[in-house]
Amino acid sequence: MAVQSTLRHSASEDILVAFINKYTKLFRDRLRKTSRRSKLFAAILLAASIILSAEGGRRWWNRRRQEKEQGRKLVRTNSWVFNKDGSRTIYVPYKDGTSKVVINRTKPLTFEAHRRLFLNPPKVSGLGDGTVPSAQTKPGLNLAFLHQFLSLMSIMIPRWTSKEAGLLISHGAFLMLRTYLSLVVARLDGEIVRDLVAGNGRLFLWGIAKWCGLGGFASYTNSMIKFLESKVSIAFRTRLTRYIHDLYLNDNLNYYKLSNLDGGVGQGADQFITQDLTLFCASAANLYSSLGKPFIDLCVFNYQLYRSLGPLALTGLMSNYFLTASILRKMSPPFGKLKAVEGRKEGDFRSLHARLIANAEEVAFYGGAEMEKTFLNKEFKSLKSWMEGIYLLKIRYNILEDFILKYSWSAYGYLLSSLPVFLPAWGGLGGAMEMADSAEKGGRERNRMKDFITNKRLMLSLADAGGRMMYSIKDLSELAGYTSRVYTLISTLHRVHANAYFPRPSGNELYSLSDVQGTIQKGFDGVRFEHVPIVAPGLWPQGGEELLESLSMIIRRGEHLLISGPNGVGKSAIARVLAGLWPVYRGLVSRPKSIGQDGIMFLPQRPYLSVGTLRDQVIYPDGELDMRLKRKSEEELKRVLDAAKLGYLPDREGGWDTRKEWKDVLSGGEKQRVGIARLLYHEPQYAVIDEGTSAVSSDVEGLLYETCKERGITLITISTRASLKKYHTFNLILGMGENGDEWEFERIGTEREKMQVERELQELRERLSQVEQWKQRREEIEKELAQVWVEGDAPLDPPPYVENTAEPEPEKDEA
Ligand SMILES: Nc1ncnc2c1ncn2[C@@H]1O[C@H](COP(=O)(O)OP(=O)(O)OP(=O)(O)O)[C@@H](O)[C@H]1O
Repeated sequence: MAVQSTLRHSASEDILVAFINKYTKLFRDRLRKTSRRSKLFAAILLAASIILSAEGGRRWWNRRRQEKEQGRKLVRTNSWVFNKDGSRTIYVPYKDGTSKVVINRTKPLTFEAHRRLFLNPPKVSGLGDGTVPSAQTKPGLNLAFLHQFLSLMSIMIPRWTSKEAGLLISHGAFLMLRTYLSLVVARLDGEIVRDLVAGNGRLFLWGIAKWCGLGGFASYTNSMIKFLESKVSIAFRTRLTRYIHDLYLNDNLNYYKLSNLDGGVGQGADQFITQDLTLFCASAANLYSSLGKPFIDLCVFNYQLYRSLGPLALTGLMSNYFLTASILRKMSPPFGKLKAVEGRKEGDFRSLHARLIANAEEVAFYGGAEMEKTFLNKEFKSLKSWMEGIYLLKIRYNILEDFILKYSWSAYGYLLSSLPVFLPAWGGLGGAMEMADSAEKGGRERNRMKDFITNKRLMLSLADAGGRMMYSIKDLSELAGYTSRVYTLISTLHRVHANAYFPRPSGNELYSLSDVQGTIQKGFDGVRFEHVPIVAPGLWPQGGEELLESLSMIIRRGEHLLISGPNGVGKSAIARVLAGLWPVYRGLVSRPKSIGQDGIMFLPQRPYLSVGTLRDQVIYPDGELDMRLKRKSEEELKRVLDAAKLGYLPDREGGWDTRKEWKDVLSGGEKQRVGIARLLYHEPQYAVIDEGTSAVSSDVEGLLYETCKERGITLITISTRASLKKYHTFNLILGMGENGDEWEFERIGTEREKMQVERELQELRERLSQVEQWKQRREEIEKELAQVWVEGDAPLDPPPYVENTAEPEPEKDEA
């Protein structure tokens, strides 16, 4: 043996040497024959390519190093880079270094192309006339589901060359491989049993060895299928989440309008984006293996069984499927609808909890735990009883499903496997072999055994595939529920984004979203309202409520405006219309183009503090990178904080990079002053301050106003404090007239205003003198009352509350 192997070794070496010699000789011959000019040219070419590739390599290396450094810096500051085409580059920590990830923003053109799918579904899908929320269609296995699912698919797999398509193809390839392996395993199983029965030890052992090898490969295939399924699910989720985020958070303020104006998805999109989307993607990725794989299995195994068991068995199998499918479909509860409602109820319960967390301090001050618990328990009870109902429906369905798929199918399988034995003429290949083998008794029995084992295994796999196919009816209806939820969210977002509100056949309600006829002009150096009704909008399709019939005024640079009036009259509403949160139903609104620097900035009534560092609070909505791009430094931020009387904050909180839950850390007045600091950092040309200093002491308030004015910011203040008048040029007073729906716009400090103030003072004095008269009268009444408390003829003690005013008691005097 050893001699043989040495011989084999030296022979292979000789072949290798001969091969090398042959080609070296060929090369030398060619070189000898080549002209000197060609040699020179080739040498130059070689040198140039070496130099160029070295230079290329050097540049590539430098670029990588720079990228790594930049990435590390950006990862440290938790920031990102905006590219010219609207995409973003972020650097994420990866192993020892950083990894560059480019996030492409969804293009406006893509949204426009998709609008047709989400807002004008084909009539045949039964999803309404395009303006009605799709949620009105009951989720289930129907054409609407098909349309919804395919529409979402066009987002999840945008191109055939995309990563998701690649993942699906490899997933499919592994699924087919597993089907093929199942076939091989079935055949091998039969062979092993045959060899065992025949007592052929060598073949039997060889069969076992093949079995183990196949097992290893099959395990790898199974794990890859699971892995690829998770990859498909996360890839779908990434695509959909990015798409929804791009549609949800953009300049059109869709995140505000979605719940405040449209209301198509209830109180908010959080449950839709976080939970329903995840379930949808997992379910869609699973569908591919739970429906695609059994389908392939069914085709392949049916064909195999047809070959070995004949046409009768196949007809039997097919009719069995159709019968089972129709029974299960008939008996199946509407899982899609049930799941959709469950999702909504889960969302309501969750949002109540989120609400409690957000308002924990207020609830604690009121001691409202019991009340909150009642609300939460009520919501949970509703969710619980719904889910119990689903479980009850499911158990009935599961009993039926289990019995049909597991037991009646296997009995049927035995019957079909026996066809070649008892009815050889109808039994396909198996039957033919049965007839051919009939001459040799022992061989026939062994082959019968082998065929039976193979067919039984095929039948088991077939039953498994068929079972999974039937189970997936339930999965499919659950998927229909999730699909409907995600589709509803995206179509509502498209409607908000495209402002696609059209008059309804029942008529157009006044001040509904389809009745918006006003214009908003951006790019005006000032703030102007021309015949604009201020309307609190109702949720689509309801009409809004008119707060002011028609407002007209103009404010130019340097003219400061105070908007005053009683509570709830519509002061903040004017700011909402100006900011574009609420529609301009009629007339014209003009305002500066941009929000923030060189434009207009709004400080809302409730101060908002973002997540992030102390620096992020002052520069919000800028990020640190924007601040660096604007060439602003921490010293400047410190000056801004000093001006807002918050200079102590960085020291107290431990520096600019401190991260805290700022809404809990800062006091009410401090929160408002952070708002003023933001204003001073951004230095806009116009600022709308809605009760922005109501919690600040009046001396600091004055200073803040003066600082803002010194920086050249034109102020529009919304406040009920008359003391703020002195910092403003004009006053818009709301809530005038008998019904409180009239307004006045006047210059502060005019003769007319002085007279008005005098008149008010006079009125006050008159009222004060009346108060004196009332006091006297009250004393008289109380004296009289003290005398009235008699029982029979004897006077009684006066009640305790007149004790102080009553005259000294006679008994005491006598004593
Ligand atoms: N998102 C909303 N949707 C519908 N109506 C609203 C909405 N927000 C406020 N309103 C209504 O609009 C009216 C005006 O509210 P607004 O906030 O403008 O009052 P305000 O004058 O600023 O009061 P305050 O001085 O208390 O801040 C109120 O009657 C209120 O109920």
